[in-house]
Amino acid sequence: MGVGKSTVGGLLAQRLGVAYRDTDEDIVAAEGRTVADIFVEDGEPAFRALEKRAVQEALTTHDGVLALGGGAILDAGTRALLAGQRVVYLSMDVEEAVRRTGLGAARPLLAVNPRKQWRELMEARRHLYEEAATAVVPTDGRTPEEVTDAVLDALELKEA
Ligand SMILES: Nc1ncnc2c1ncn2[C@@H]1O[C@H](COP(=O)(O)OP(=O)(O)O)[C@@H](O)[C@H]1O
Ligand SMILES: O=C(O)C1=C[C@@H](OP(=O)(O)O)[C@@H](O)[C@H](O)C1
Ligand SMILES: [Mg+2]
Repeated sequence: MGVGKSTVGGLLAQRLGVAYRDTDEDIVAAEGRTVADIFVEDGEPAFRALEKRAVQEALTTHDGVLALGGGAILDAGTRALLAGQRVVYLSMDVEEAVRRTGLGAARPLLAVNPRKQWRELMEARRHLYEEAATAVVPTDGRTPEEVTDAVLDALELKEA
């Protein structure tokens, strides 16, 4: 969460000359509610089910860069959908995470004690990110443009 998937995803798509989509945006558009409202009204399992559907839909109808939400990896069905795709894991340390996400309410899972919550989420998720990734790109101390360069390098892709 907050590592720059949406920001770098958009830049990467521009650099490659392909389309960009973000499953959080697809879910919000389809539901007509914010991510935070879906979490509060329906709960996290319901959000994960919507997210799995959004990933499946995007992988079948969209050809380009797709940014996922940070928790998508928790769903076994979503993980299965990612097998065979190029998957980039953008990493950062906790202090960088707190700087990037701030204390806003947009990310409900970090709303209370973000530093502790982020550490716990990463302990539960890190191995899943590492398993799914075909490339790992550290983002600490790098601008979004520099991260995008590093992703292009890691995937051995050339600009359009
Ligand atoms: N490399 C970076 N350096 C500094 N700030 C960044 C970087 N990448 C993204 N940000 C900022 O961090 C915040 C979270 O970025 P976002 O792309 O929404 O992350 P994610 O989609 O992974 O949650 C935004 O305010 C964004 O401008
Ligand atoms: O990590 C998570 O569980 C979440 C990450 C968010 O997306 P970003 O990773 O783009 O912030 C969003 O899907 C939701 O708030 C839950
Ligand atoms: Mg995002």
